Amino acid sequence: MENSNSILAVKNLTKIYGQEPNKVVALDHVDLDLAAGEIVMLMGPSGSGKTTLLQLLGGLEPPTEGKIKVRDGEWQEFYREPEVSHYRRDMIGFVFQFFNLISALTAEENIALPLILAGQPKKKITTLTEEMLHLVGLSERSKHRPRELSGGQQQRVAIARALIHNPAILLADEPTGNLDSRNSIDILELFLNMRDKLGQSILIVTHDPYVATYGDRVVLFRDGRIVDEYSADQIVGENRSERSLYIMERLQSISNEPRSK
Ligand SMILES: Nc1ncnc2c1ncn2[C@@H]1O[C@H](COP(=O)(O)OP(=O)(O)OP(=O)(O)O)[C@@H](O)[C@H]1O
Repeated sequence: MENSNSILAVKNLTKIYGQEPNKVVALDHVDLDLAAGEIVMLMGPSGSGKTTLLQLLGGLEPPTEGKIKVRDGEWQEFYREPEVSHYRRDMIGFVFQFFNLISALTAEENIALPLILAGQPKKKITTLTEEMLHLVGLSERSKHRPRELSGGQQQRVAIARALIHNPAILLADEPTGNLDSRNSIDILELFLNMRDKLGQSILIVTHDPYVATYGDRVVLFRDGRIVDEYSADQIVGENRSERSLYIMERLQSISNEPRSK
């Protein structure tokens, strides 16, 4: 449901790849809302449409049907240039499993890149880059190249780069999928920190029920549809381990239900 605190609203979003007889309905009339400062975890079996949703929200793929509204903007039925490029540049930050940093650039150059490409003044770039380096705890590593940083540090650089232009939404596809458990927790704490300090709204795709315990809400997908969702206070358990078991059981139960089509 749309409310005054909504940063993202999605209506009827549908993505069909290919044509009969090879047609794949990757996303099937999805409605979703994200409140400002909310962290939502997207989960579901492989092929259930989670990455497709992020690609549509990120303006990387055109929807077949449906519309998207971000911040106080108009409803958008992408894909039109130059609007979709402006939307991506202004509204969206993206974080990936494999960091996707530019290996020849230092941490600070990677972080500054979106502002450099947008032609922002040098002084503003320097100030904001220093602020972001500080926020992600990498001020001491500003001159290091990606290969001189640990996986967790590289992901911190990627998060700083994704947030430097103050996007409405941060989209993260398996952001801890390539990290050990200690680094995963550090990155999840960083997301919480970004939510608390910047009011950042974040959508995270994950297969890991423990990761999902860091969400304010967990949304379960199957066959391109949202089939269930739980707010953090509906997730039963005394601690993260118990809550992750609860999420795992819910996931298993939707995976085992007979297909509706
Ligand atoms: N470019 C494409 N062309 C054709 N089919 C595609 C394309 N991209 C995705 N699909 C199909 O759309 C469906 C949804 O894929 P998607 O990657 O969104 O699922 P997912 O839930 O993110 O899966 P996983 O958890 O394995 O990453 C799958 O059946 C997939 O094969």
